[in-house]
Amino acid sequence: MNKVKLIEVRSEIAAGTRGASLGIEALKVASLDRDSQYFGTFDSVNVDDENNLLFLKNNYPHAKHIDGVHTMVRRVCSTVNDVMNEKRFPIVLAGDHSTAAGTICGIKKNRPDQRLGVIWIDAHADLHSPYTTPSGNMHGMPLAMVTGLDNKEMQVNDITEGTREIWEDIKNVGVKGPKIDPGDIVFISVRDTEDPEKHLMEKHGIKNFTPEEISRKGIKQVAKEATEMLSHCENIYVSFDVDSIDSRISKGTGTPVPGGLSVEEAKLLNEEIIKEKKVCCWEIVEVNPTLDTENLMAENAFDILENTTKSLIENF
Ligand SMILES: NC(=[NH2+])NCCC[C@H](N)C(=O)O
Ligand SMILES: [Mn+2]
Repeated sequence: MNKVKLIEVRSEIAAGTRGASLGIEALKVASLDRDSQYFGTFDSVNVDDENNLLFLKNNYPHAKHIDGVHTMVRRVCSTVNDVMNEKRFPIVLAGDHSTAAGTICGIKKNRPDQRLGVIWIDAHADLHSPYTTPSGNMHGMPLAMVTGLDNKEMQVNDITEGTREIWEDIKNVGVKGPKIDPGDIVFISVRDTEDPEKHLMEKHGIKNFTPEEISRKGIKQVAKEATEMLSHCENIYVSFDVDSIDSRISKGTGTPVPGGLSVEEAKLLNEEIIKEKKVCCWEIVEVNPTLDTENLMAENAFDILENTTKSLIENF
């Protein structure tokens, strides 16, 4: 099926734990254990990472390795744009979640005059900026990069001039300024946020389908409502962080959180959402096999990847 093209990004510099760069290899091992031909079926393109920076001193405490994150975001942006120019559907397999900023920049670069909505399936809101981050880990910041929200009214960190300059550059990758409107983000399964993120979610009326609402309404209804809420957008990007799955299962990820989706729910959710014709890109992130036993997270993530791709192709 040559319409799908995989984009592999082994970047892990923006996570707080080591090992997410091995997530793609873990997915491939899982595919072999399943006797699946998935990785032989689709073309793929590799995006170089900046993981060598991990062996050097970090100079940016409130935005760790922001220099490398900037480089990586630019590369992912350009690759996503290229793949869309080939009229292919990009499926991004990535390490830590900061890659998603590059993906969104790439979609927007490709379709600058069209409105882009985002369905963000995650335990976290990833809306921090260097001014508000509790950890300095930039995988908590991709949605601030693409909305341009510094959230200075909730500032807790004083950042250096060097950090500020690169942060401003990141906000202008692809096209100048914000790529998406914060009101065009729909969260699903977000359940671990800090006050600065809660502030932004309230201020901009960002919808979150909480675990409670999901179990009350059921997955199909949530998928339907999430896409309907973005009916005013021409394009939809879906970002699937495996920590949206409950921490009883998702041990092989850097920041597991209780109270999340079951594997079956995550599978059905992505299967349903990707039927929507406006979905123009899908991404899966944060598999970290070094934190796991028996490659369980990757086995489950691969099931979801394969099932989502199947649903996409059946509904092209
Ligand atoms: N993509 C993720 N796993 N993000 C986790 C972010 C956790 C926390 N909010 C932080 O900023 O450090
Ligand atoms: Mn995330």
